Amino acid sequence: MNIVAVDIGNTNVSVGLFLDGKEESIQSLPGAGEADLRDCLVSAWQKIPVLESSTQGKRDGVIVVGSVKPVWTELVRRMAGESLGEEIRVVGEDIPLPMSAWVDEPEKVGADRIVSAAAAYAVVEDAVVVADFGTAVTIDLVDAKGVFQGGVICPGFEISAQALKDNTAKLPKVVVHRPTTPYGKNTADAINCGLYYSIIGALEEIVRRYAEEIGHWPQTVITGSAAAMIKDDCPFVDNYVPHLVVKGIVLAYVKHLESQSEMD
Ligand SMILES: Nc1ncnc2c1ncn2[C@@H]1O[C@H](COP(=O)(O)OP(=O)(O)O)[C@@H](O)[C@H]1O
Ligand SMILES: CC(C)(COP(=O)(O)O)[C@@H](O)C(=O)NCCC(=O)O
Ligand SMILES: [K+]
Repeated sequence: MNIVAVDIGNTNVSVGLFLDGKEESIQSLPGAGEADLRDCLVSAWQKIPVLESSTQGKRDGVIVVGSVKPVWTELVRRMAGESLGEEIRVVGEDIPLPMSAWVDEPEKVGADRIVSAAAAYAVVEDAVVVADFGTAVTIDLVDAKGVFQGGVICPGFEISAQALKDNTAKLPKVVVHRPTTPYGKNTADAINCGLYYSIIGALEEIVRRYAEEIGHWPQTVITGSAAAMIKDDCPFVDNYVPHLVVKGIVLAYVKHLESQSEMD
């Protein structure tokens, strides 16, 4: 089974190539760069073997998209049609979500949250917290039975840094990095420490509250572009897994195939 899995976030698009179900490559691209995205999709797709039975060079694979940004879903749909002659399959539309969600309106939960929760639960097989440090920060709880119970949504580093600049006269725009001291001796460092440590503090406090609710400290997995930067300052986190959403998109497709073959 060969898959090009496309994770469309609010800032970046990640394209994963899986041959025979095995990860071959995952590349992240700033979503706004249309030409790069097209090149990336085409080059991943061209690594998928052509079907022996096909006289038209049809490739033996699928393009599966998980998206929280509908305009970019349509962009990728158009690119796949124009450049590859392929239709995309969208998680939550053409492919069922891989996990049930006990929330008010399951269809409104970001597909990225559900697929990464499912990917983490598939490994942990117990209650698990999945925190995704992207444009927004989501910290979600899956129970021991593998049901998505909900979570929290906070601003990501970039949004918070921009908000401080936009709503003040004197604060500069900071690109957050790992601080060397707990407090800053100038404005930029003060903002940097504030944003950096408040996200880590939020994660610890929120997991602590989840732990109180379920009666034990759950395994905690972090992902998203900013997770690599904070992971060494989060001793309470069990795993850092890059590209968990991409892995969850693949899982959604695999589960869908399995449920179809059970029905045959
Ligand atoms: N070094 C960094 N400094 C500040 N923010 C960062 C850094 N690395 C990543 N980020 C954050 O990661 C976000 C993009 O992460 P990503 O997981 O690709 O997002 P999305 O899935 O929402 O597109 C940016 O909005 C920014 O908040
Ligand atoms: C919370 C999110 C904005 C996170 O997106 P991201 O940071 O990955 O770009 C996204 O999952 C979303 O739009 N969710 C819909 C609302 C919800 O999950 O309840
Ligand atoms: K996120």
